[in-house]
Amino acid sequence: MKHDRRLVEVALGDRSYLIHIGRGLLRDAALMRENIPARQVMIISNETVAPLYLDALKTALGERRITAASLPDGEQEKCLESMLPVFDEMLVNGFGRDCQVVALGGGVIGDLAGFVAATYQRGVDFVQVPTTLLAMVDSSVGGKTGVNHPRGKNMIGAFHQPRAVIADLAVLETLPDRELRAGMAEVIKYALLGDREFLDWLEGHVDAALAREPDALAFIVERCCRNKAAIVAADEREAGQRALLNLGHTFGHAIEAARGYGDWLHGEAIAAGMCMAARMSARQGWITPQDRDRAVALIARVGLPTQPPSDLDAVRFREFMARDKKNRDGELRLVLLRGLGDAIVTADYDDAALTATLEGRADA
Ligand SMILES: NC(=O)c1ccc[n+]([C@@H]2O[C@H](COP(=O)([O-])OP(=O)(O)OC[C@H]3O[C@@H](n4cnc5c(N)ncnc54)[C@H](O)[C@@H]3O)[C@@H](O)[C@H]2O)c1
Ligand SMILES: O=C(O)C(=O)C[C@@H](O)[C@H](O)[C@H](O)COP(=O)(O)O
Ligand SMILES: [Zn+2]
Repeated sequence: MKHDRRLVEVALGDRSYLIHIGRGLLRDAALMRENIPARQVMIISNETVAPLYLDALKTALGERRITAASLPDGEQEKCLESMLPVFDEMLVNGFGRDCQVVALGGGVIGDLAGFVAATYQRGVDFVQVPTTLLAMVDSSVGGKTGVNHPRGKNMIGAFHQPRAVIADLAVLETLPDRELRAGMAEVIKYALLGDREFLDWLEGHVDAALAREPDALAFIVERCCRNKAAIVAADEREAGQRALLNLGHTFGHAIEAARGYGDWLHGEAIAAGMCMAARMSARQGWITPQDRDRAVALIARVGLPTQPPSDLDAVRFREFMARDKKNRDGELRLVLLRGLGDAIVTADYDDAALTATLEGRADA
């Protein structure tokens, strides 16, 4: 059904690329062959996604030298150690610089495969085939690739843009409910950081999204990709406004690292982190208590956490946040709200408001 397809461009001069959004794209041989023309293709996936979708992708690609790596599942696998067997496989199979890497999976696979592509023989071409809502709306777009370190989230990585992003909305049918909700955290992020009209729309359509209504999901993926593409095109390497995409992440990344990348999903940590950002912004007097409650209520409606884990104290929070990549001259920079749909990156806040937020003191 070609007419249901949506296209978003990430405009980066001669490295510009398209995000293809639609149902059934995984099985579209012409689209796959156009975007993945290499003779040698390394597909990186995981033990959950590969049994579901690898055969379809291979069939669409047709006759080539295809090697597939299926990694163990989970955020804990997004580490340097997981990359070594993939490099080994590529070397054993004689992959040269003219190969292509394809990421078939969620954000964990996309980030890791992108970093493999960024570093194998100093960089090869790659294509993102995201299979989670989170990966479709966020991680597959914009070229942030990398892996975690026990001391900090995404600490080892590179900017490396894909040649294309191919988001087949039909694969969301097999996504577990908890993962769909986690993806909604990044969706709400776009609304809160800069798209108030989208916030209004989301409040009216959260239930349709959670029910996986095709029109609602297609609208959401396209809207988020348009928002992200505009920010990335303006500030690819996060010299300025791209840091707004980190709303909730300074707190959220600390939660993920403190929990050893275990029981809290990225989207869940970011949901709690956005609530903390909203609370702190209200403490600063930058947003009203009503706006704070509106943001928190939307996150709660999705079934996402609105508070950090109770055993993570302010001292440990600060320990992880001190290594945040947005920090400059040892100063902790936070993404906070001046209004709903209006975020800023700033080091100019009251430290007592931060302490109160980290300690989870009751809102005024
Ligand atoms: N690079 C970026 O700009 C960026 C942006 C946002 C998040 N991220 C990163 O993305 C990661 C989180 O990504 P995620 O939420 O996609 O998690 P994930 O990659 O772990 O996938 C979530 C789970 O869903 C399973 N799965 C994936 N697709 C499926 C499908 N269609 N059907 C059934 N199961 C499926 C996976 O196997 C996994 O168990 C984090 O590491 C985060 O740091 C990166
Ligand atoms: O694309 C970006 O820029 C983002 O910040 C998107 C985030 O959702 C994502 O989690 C990203 O990986 C965080 O990047 P980091 O530089 O803070 O590690
Ligand atoms: Zn994120």
